[in-house]
Amino acid sequence: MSGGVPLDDADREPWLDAIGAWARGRAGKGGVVSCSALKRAYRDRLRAAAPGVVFLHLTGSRELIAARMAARKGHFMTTRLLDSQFATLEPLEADEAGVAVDVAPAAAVIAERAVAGLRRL
Ligand SMILES: Nc1ncnc2c1ncn2[C@@H]1O[C@H](COP(=O)(O)OP(=O)(O)OP(=O)(O)O)[C@@H](O)[C@H]1O
Ligand SMILES: O=C(O)[C@H](O)[C@@H](O)[C@H](O)[C@H](O)CO
Repeated sequence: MSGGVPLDDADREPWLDAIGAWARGRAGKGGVVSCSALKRAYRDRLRAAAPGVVFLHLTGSRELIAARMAARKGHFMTTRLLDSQFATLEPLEADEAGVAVDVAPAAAVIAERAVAGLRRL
């Protein structure tokens, strides 16, 4: 990724399985993990490992996310990869337990909306 080459399904598998195993171990205890889980199939894989898992999709426009990425220092991911990330993204579908929250407002507002949305599930 630091060289501008996007990951593929095979690259992501071990990462998704590590997250799925962790989430399974948290059953009944709770926990939060961040993961791009861009495709429906990736989320299916996570749900298969950890059936109670719910998703919080942080949504934003390409322009806003590109501007924030460009402003951060020392991160491995270049903004060159953003188009492939959006091309790969499959948003949450109606039958998936989860909520989408816009990342444009201040972090405290995002957190408030996330908590409210997750409580309603
Ligand atoms: N609500 C916000 N308002 C303003 N700036 C924000 C907000 N959320 C994040 N940022 C800024 O956007 C940039 C990217 O955010 P952050 O690194 O948290 O994203 P991320 O998705 O966790 O990144 P990655 O997973 O690629 O490491 C950072 O510079 C961060 O300070
Ligand atoms: O599956 C992927 O392509 C990666 O996980 C990316 O989504 C980034 O690593 C993530 O955005 C954090 O920078």
